[in-house]
Amino acid sequence: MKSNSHFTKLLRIKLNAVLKAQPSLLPENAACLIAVSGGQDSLCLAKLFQMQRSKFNWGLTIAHCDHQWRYDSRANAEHVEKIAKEWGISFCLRTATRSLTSEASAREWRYEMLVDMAKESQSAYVVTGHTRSDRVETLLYNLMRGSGANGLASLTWQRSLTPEINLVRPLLQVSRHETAAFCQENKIVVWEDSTNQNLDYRRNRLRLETIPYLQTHFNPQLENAIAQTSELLSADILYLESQAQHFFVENISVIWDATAPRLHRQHLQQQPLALQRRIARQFLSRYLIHQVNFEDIERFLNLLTAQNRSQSAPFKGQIFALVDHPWIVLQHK
Ligand SMILES: Nc1ncnc2c1ncn2[C@@H]1O[C@H](COP(=O)(O)OP(=O)(O)OP(=O)(O)O)[C@@H](O)[C@H]1O
Repeated sequence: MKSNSHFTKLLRIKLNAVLKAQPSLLPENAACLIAVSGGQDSLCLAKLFQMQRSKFNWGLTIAHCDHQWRYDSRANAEHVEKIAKEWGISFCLRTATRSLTSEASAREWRYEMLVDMAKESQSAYVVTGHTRSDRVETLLYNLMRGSGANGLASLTWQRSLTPEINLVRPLLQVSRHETAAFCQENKIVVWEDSTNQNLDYRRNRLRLETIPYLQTHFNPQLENAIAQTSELLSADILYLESQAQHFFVENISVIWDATAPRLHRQHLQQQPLALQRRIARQFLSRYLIHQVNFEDIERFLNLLTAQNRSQSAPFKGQIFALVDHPWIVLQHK
């Protein structure tokens, strides 16, 4: 029989193991902004951090973003604030003042606010409650929409939000089942988000119907298996990205000209396609404001084989690429 602190012990062990294996993820004395929605994952995260706070001498702040989406969003924010107070953790809140009409715009606003609150509380780390279950959902979701390795393995242990602030996801080895059990053991009142049950959102359908179906009929260990795929892909991506990055070292690169927005066509063409794509993305990301997508990269790479020198590739923001022998150059219209 499981003891009534089984999951608490298990999750503390898992968290410590992750921090030991990746010491740079969250060092001792780190100032952490914990992003708490009020759901089971992020409340579990906040409680675990409160429990481990003295061991690592972390400075903690709980941050909540009120999207003003649901009739109970204010009560949700107050619930999180009350818990923060009970646990002796400072609390920070941002409330949306403009209407956020899509999930994407809500996410964008949320990350903007998290960075803002991290600056205000002088936190170098924003910590979220993404779990192994989220990792599986993200991989399957992006796979169905069509994606390269980067999209499939996009939920990584960390990524930078600004040069000074890192986003860290310490629960990527924990399942949603475990965060629920942890909250129950610790008698944490979770705020149930009614929209999580709405099957009009494709992500909810994936979580509530597709993944359980795959677990029943294909692999009961689906979460472990896909989390492993994610880890393998992440290591490959890290390697390929660093190889591509070598081509952006000033005065050494034979492909990139640091003095102008241009790449050497022939030298780029000599690289394997996997590197060409990554070099093109890193290059375009330096100069384009919008997030570079697959079509942008393919349009750009088409210029490698363009017969007609006057051929050009247009991008958003009145920018286009053209062949100007021996370069491919980015220009404003
Ligand atoms: N309203 C909120 N306020 C603060 N933090 C939040 C809020 N909503 C989500 N988060 C943080 O983000 C984590 C992931 O939440 P969720 O899976 O609902 O969002 P998502 O939009 O899928 O996330 P992402 O875009 O980061 O992948 C939560 O565990 C929590 O740490």
